[in-house]
Amino acid sequence: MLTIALPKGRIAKETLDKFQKAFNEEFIFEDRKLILEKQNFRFLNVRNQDVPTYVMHGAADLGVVGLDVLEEKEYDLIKLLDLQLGKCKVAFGLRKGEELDFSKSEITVATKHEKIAKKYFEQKAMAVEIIKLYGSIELAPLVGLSDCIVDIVETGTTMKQNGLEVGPTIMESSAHLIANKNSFYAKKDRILDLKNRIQEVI
Ligand SMILES: Nc1ncnc2c1ncn2[C@@H]1O[C@H](COP(=O)(O)OP(=O)(O)OP(=O)(O)O)[C@@H](O)[C@H]1O
Ligand SMILES: O=P(O)(O)OC[C@H]1O[C@H](OP(=O)(O)OP(=O)(O)O)[C@H](O)[C@@H]1O
Repeated sequence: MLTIALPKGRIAKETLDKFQKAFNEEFIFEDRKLILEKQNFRFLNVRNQDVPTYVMHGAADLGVVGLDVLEEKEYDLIKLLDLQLGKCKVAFGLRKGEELDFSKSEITVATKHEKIAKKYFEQKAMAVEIIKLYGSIELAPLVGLSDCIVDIVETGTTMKQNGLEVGPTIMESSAHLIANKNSFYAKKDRILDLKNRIQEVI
């Protein structure tokens, strides 16, 4: 049995579509069930941010998660394959007409991506105050909670509709198939076969 942690939502659905193509079998989570078992696969339906945790602890052999989340967790996991889905970037959002003012003594940034934002400012040797939020990040600069945000951008629509402009990009992201190191060595043949079959349908 291979256990694979999938992030609830769009990425899980698109990943299961790839499995369907690769293994000629329909994979769908039933109603509110969190485990789906079929063809020697056990899929787990977990929150996006929790995928690396399940894989790191070996509760799942494999996982599917955005590079942005992997970067935040800083776990020692194997990146097996870029699934070419969930493509987006992590970028600054600024109030319309404003630019990042690098001359300020300290910038306040609201974000879900704390470590990514912190690293960016460390590299520029700039002081930053990070305000951790869990959602609706775009709201923060509009009500004076922060000077700017660091968030996921795909089309830019969310920022635009909330009076923000997309600023500099920090990193590109897409969903990757990841593996627990011990699982990878213990189940190498099966995992590499899975990787190859998925690669063929990307
Ligand atoms: N608009 C988007 N287009 C493409 N990919 C996206 C988009 N938004 C997010 N992603 C990618 O999908 C992942 C999951 O995003 P989503 O917004 O569903 O998670 P989340 O809100 O962080 O999860 P949770 O609710 O569990 O905290 C992100 O980490 C990112 O890699
Ligand atoms: O640039 P865009 O195409 O507008 O996409 C960016 C938005 O997509 C994501 O939100 P999502 O749709 O996942 O909503 P949620 O995070 O609030 O659940 C992300 O948190 C951004 O707000």
